[in-house]
Amino acid sequence: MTSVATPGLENAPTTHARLLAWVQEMADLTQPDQVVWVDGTDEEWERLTGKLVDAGTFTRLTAKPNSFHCASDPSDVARVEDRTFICSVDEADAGPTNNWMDPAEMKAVMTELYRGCMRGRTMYVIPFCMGPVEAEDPMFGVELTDSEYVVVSMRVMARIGSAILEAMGTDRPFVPAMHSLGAPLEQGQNDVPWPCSDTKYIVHFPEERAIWSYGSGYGGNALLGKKCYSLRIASVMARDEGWLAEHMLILKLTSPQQKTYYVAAAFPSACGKTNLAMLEPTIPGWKVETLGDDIAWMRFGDDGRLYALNPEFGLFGVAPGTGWDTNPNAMRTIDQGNSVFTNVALTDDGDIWWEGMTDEPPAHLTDWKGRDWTPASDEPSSHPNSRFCTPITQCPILAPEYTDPKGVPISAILFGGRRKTTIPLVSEARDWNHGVFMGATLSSETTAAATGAVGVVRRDPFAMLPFIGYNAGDYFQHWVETGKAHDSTKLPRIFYVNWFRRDADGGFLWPGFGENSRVLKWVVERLEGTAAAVETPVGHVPTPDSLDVSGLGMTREQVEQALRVDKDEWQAEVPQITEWFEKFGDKLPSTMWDELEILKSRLA
Ligand SMILES: Nc1nc2c(ncn2[C@@H]2O[C@H](COP(=O)(O)OP(=O)(O)OP(=O)(O)O)[C@@H](O)[C@H]2O)c(=O)[nH]1
Ligand SMILES: O=C([O-])CC(=O)C(=O)O
Ligand SMILES: [Mn+2]
Repeated sequence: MTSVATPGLENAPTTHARLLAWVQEMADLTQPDQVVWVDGTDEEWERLTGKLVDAGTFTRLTAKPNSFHCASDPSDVARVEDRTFICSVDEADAGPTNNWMDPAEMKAVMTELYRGCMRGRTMYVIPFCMGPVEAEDPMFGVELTDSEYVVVSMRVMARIGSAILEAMGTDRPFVPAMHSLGAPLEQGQNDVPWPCSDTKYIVHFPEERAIWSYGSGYGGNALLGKKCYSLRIASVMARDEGWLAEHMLILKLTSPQQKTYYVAAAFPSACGKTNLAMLEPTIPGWKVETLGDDIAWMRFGDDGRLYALNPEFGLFGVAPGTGWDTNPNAMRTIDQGNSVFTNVALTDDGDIWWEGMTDEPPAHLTDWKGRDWTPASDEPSSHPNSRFCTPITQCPILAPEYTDPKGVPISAILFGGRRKTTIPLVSEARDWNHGVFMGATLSSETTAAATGAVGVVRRDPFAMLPFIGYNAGDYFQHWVETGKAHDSTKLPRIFYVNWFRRDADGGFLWPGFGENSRVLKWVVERLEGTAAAVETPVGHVPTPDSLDVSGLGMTREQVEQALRVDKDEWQAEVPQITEWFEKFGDKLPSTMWDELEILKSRLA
């Protein structure tokens, strides 16, 4: 193919040969009007946000500095799991939980979609690094996109721009991450505020460590450093190199005795990671600081302990339910500005609002679809998966260790889901393999973070169902091996939590949010060997007296209900777990069947 002289390609600010060749190839294929190398400066931010305002995509907020309201097309508001593919060479490597297509076949299909798909638009080249660029082995990526929204959001969510390109030198490896909205503009054609395509593909080539995304501008589908790189591709790297890439928050907990502990927690999308990561303890003397709210990369240190690092640079948080009562630190973070709010409501005085931000809704709003809204309206003002995108460095309780490339040593890992029944408020695994069993059988109700039905209970192993970039059976095995390969006295202890259990009237049994500090306290006291527990068929559960519920106003019966292990409810889980495990055939580690047998015999 002869190269068209696309403006922006001749004088590229790099001599990285593989990068230049790839950008050229993709520009030839997609035919943008120009190529722009993203430098990450304030001037660039001004220019691009200005362009988005002119396009009607953004509305500049008057009530918050340097912040924007954004409305997306109502068809493009969440991750599309049914359009997400792991295109490994061998189908078996994608496993029974991923969509698969032969990589050559997928490339043929997508190449035709990409052909000319950036006509009338600009191709932006975004050099990025997940985690500190000062790391020994910086984790580079380059995203090509025709979306200004993606460029602006990537600047918040990852370390991007000239400094990264420079650090990539002439030959450092990087993950190529190709993205297009799939909405070319013909000559004279007017643009729409949120271009996207009805055809969507979110595709990963694990052997090549490459990402191809088409048709969506929404966060998890389009900000390719996040779920696509840092979980799906990174989980493959982690399997090959002996580390862990997980859907986990990271927090630092300081006890009244000034002892510090680092905790990681895996909850499915829209199940409480951001809230727990920024929690304001309600119990005196305890302090929480934030390290990460969504993704943890964990490697063993020379001292045999597991160290966790947050590869991200921003927070892409669920807006509804975030308020001064529930997550004041998130409110303080966004109040500083420099943020993008997508699919929330706009107030008459140039601010944003969503359900749960304040007790009293404003008398009038413009809803996320641009319609007049009052408290009498039938629909919520904001989409349930509306998001705030804000710099993590603005978080007032960000732990100073956040920038340390070595990460922090994890003492406890929590798994959690959204279950109305069955799962007690907290239980502790007997040992590592039992903890892996808890992770492998984790279940949760589906949420609005992905398209499809909401509220359906499904297995979501390690909160990674949509994010494991290879065979989930091999992934369980990787966790088992990780435990075997390391000193068991230094491994994190594993716990399973559920903030979402309901009483007979449908109300939450546990107040949640800041009160979850009481559960963190019990976890620490378990680590220190001071908290009592009863051994149940599903692990060690607090005695009602060992959980600090002082001043909560819960009756003893309510506490017991929150902690209850009901044998009938668990008996009903057994066939579901069996059916789940059978999916994996001989890929399922035999230890998982052993753990299921232990559960069965303890329930008998
Ligand atoms: N009842 C109750 N709701 C909670 C609690 N923690 C979080 N939530 C609500 O659950 C929803 C999701 O919480 P987030 O903290 O944003 O969830 P997340 O895991 O970070 O979600 P993603 O960013 O999609 O991965 C919000 O509406 C919260 O208000 C809790 O302890 N109890
Ligand atoms: O990835 C996204 O779009 C948002 C998110 O955090 C999730 O869905 O888990
Ligand atoms: Mn979150």
